[in-house]
Amino acid sequence: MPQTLFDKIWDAHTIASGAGEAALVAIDFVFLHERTGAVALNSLQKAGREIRHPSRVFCTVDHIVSNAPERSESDARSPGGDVFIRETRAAAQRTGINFFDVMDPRQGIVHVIAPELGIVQPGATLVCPDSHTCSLGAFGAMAWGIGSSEAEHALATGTVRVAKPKQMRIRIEGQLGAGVSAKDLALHLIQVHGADGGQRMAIEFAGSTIRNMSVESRLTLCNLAVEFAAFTALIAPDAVTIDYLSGREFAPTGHVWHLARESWGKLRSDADAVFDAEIEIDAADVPPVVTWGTSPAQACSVRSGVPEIAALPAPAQASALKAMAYMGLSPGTAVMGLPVDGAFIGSCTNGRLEDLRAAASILRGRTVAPGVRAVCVPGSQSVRVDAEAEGLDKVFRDAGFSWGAPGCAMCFYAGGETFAPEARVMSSTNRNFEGRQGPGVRTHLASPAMVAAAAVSGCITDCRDVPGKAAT
Ligand SMILES: CC(C)[C@H](C(=O)O)[C@@H](O)C(=O)O
Ligand code: SF4
Repeated sequence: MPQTLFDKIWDAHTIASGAGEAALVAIDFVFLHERTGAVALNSLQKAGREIRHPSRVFCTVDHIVSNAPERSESDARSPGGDVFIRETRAAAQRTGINFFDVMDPRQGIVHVIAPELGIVQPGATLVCPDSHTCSLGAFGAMAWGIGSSEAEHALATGTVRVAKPKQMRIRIEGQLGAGVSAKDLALHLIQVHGADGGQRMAIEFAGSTIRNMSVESRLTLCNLAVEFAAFTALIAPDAVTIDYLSGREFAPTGHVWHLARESWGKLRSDADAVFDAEIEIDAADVPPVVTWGTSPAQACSVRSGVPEIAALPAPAQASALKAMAYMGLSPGTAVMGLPVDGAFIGSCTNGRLEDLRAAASILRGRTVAPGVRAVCVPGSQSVRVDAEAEGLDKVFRDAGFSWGAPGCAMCFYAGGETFAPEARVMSSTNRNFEGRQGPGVRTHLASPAMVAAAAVSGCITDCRDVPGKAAT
């Protein structure tokens, strides 16, 4: 019987399954961070249980660590957050898991460093108590977010109990237009099909647009799968994936690398595999997108605006009105020209080198508009070092951006640093619900190019109207 890529990875890892029940699935890698990972590690210790395979467990410090450039090893963004950092460090040392501490050159946001270090691999299973673990499916892995108590189970047993999800294929064909990125594609998908459009399914992204995408863009696309209510996303591995992994610290080496490469190259859905649902998108139809509301689905082309209430389906009207009130917007308002107070570039969605380059090309030779607070936080130490080697930090700083130390930073409010209440912020992140970036902060999700264009214009602007300049 023809199988999907997901079926193949599922079957290879299923230890036991009963009809209609959750299966017991073997887990190759567990990733933790100091916010939810610390909870799992502490609880495991209290129960007197050991980690079954410490060498296959990885942990970073990203969520509440300070993003101040001169931070020291336990500085947190939120009052009391240092306790999580210290406890995580102590638990990592006690258990002997792989730990990327605050000052480690490998530190960064979990979903940024798992690829950089070659920890996520095609055909593997990887879980992490963090919802954006779906990003890592970009490598053809079965990677998904779990809760802290499931993480405890995974640590103790090397398995998790999970029901097999249904499957969807989203085919995207053709070339994205100039100034249009994987972020726009993801927001467009969610806008058109709704924030629940993924229906808890495992989604395979396929088609020529995907095959022509860099690994970094694939990660951005898969990152937003959870905002589409998918179980996870995945992309069949190809030469782009394999080239990216070659030589990375935890990728296989020598003879094993050659064997792995050969098997990864064959890992794909069979031509006649059947999916429970299919969506097709023409890449040429995707505009630069910006959200106007408090759900990623409340989005529009930058050339359009906040909808008229009567134009919305009845069930969506009340939430749209509530979102408009929070965002300080009225029906029918154009998004272009809305004055912004803040700009944030970073996060596991768009905090990689490609994202920083896209923003820098717009910032080069320009300055942030008066009154706009602009912040860039690279997603990892490695992104920071590479960006600095190219002089991107200088481009950001010269333009008037602050340049922070790697971590989740202002992607989510941890209780400390934030923008002012009611500040309108263009953000390269993935969530825009009320208070996500701080009490009263009005988040507009968009691509790094769109955030940079707004920062220098002082208002939401079509990034295609602010021509980029390449490095000289
Ligand atoms: C804190 C963590 C559990 C959370 C998540 O699961 O996604 C965070 O990363 C987020 O983006 O909201
Ligand atoms: S960068 Fe944001 S979305 Fe990503 S893991 Fe951190 S808090 Fe979650």
